[in-house]
Amino acid sequence: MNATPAETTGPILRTLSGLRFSKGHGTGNDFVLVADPEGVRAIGADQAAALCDRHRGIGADGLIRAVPSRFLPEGRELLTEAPDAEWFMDYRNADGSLSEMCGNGVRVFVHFLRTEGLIDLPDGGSLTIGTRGGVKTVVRTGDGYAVDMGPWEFIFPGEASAKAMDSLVTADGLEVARPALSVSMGNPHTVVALAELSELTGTRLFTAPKVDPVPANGTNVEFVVPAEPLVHDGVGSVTMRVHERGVGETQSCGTGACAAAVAIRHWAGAEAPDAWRVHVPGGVVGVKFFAGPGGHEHVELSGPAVIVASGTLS
Ligand SMILES: N[C@@H](CCC[C@H](N)C(=O)O)C(=O)O
Repeated sequence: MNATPAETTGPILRTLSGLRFSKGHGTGNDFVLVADPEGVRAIGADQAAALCDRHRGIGADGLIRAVPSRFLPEGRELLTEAPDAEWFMDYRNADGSLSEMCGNGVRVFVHFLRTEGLIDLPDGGSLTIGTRGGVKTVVRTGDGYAVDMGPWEFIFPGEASAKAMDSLVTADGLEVARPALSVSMGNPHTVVALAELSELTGTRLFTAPKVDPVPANGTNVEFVVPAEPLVHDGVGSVTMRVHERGVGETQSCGTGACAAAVAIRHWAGAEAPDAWRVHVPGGVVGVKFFAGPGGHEHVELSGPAVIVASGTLS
């Protein structure tokens, strides 16, 4: 889903000639990454969409610019609260739109900072970074990264607590509208429960699902099937596909996995565990709930991060 008309992609990419980039992914959710340590390489919506174009550009679900927080107004604002948040993840979706947060992106961003030699983060070490969704703390684990994504919230709180569902979603391949729950992880999500894996594979996500009511700034839509049994060895399990706002169907969505765990735990009630495994087309990510500062429940997202290539835009 690229907003840039095909004929303009080439001229737009020429404005970025000489740009050094890397390509990376977290469970198949892929990104073009650009390091901008001097804060001189702002990338606009059209340029991001051209870079992310899968046929005429490099191709990715999103663009991440790594820039010191002090060079962005939203970064400078965060520095007053978290002076150690030196690096800012400037994230755009494949269509060029800004999003508050990208969970897989945060892991790949920190891995990119390491591979570029911009930070030193030993195994077990932690790093504070800035995002449009606030300050996040990332820990390097043996096999990837774990991110404190902060607190979650219901988007329509009154409806959710009264009925457990707050909206209806229709999608190609589903015969009737399905009830859903909208959850904010800094960015908006609407989680739709399906009964069986055959329904999940039969859902077609070439076109955006219709959500009613839709959250104010649009939404990412997750279709989820809880495992049977739901909990094994104290860990809940769920299979998910996602249609991302500003992108289309992706192989994985970290904030979406967190929202899916929030919704399923809410539906499952008091017995539901705090640790979850979320299976997505591109792999598996972990989600955990824990008591964060100020008595707020926080969500931790964990999973791998990979850099696959680096190059220069010709
Ligand atoms: N893939 C991301 C989410 C990216 C942003 C999303 N499309 C939005 O517009 O909110 C993730 O891993 O969280």
